[in-house]
Amino acid sequence: MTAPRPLRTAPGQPPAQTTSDLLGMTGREILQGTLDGRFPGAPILSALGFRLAQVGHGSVVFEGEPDDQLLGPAGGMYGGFVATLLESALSAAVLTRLAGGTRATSVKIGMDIHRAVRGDTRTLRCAGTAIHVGPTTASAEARLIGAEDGELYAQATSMYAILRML
Ligand SMILES: CC(C)(COP(=O)(O)OP(=O)(O)OC[C@H]1O[C@@H](n2cnc3c(N)ncnc32)[C@H](O)[C@@H]1OP(=O)(O)O)[C@@H](O)C(=O)NCCC(=O)NCCSC(=O)Cc1ccccc1
Repeated sequence: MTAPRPLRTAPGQPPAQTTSDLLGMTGREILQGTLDGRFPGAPILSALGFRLAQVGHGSVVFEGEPDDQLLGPAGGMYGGFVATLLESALSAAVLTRLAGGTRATSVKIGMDIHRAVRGDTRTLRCAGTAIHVGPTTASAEARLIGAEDGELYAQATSMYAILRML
């Protein structure tokens, strides 16, 4: 049997954790460890130019600047870029309320984009809030806003299935 490929570590980041390393930890411990620099952030977020800025009980904030390397053919960011940011905030907000050995997986996401994100858009803040976290399902809402002007770029709601991993 072929050995699994080792996880790659981004330059300047602490070593990547395997799923089993983190399995027993609460979601909030994982995210607080990321905020403190003990664990690396999710690679997808750093690829989009975003970082975790705040973690609370049922809430998170990501911040970053859109990278013009990600522009689409019409000179704006794809809706998928906005959706990825919102899904990150939605999922992380739910994760902050999960016990060790449980994880959430998105089963439904709805999103409205109210303002185009462009290559020269300044710092954006993506804030997620858990609305309901039960033993089998969860829901959350998130907003993408301009950090300086407070303009609403997009909003989303989501539904999760709670999975027991242990
Ligand atoms: C324009 C509208 C749809 C409607 O806005 P409304 O609610 O009626 O009006 P509101 O007054 O609130 O205006 C808000 C801001 O919009 C500006 N604005 C208004 N009208 C126009 C106009 N005609 N043209 C240009 N801009 C217009 C307006 O000046 C204001 O900005 P300001 O305050 O002046 O700085 C807005 O919600 C929007 O842009 N959403 C984002 C959509 C988006 O980015 N989708 C994802 C990317 S597409 C994709 O991925 C698919 C794809 C892939 C590959 C290839 C091709 C496609």
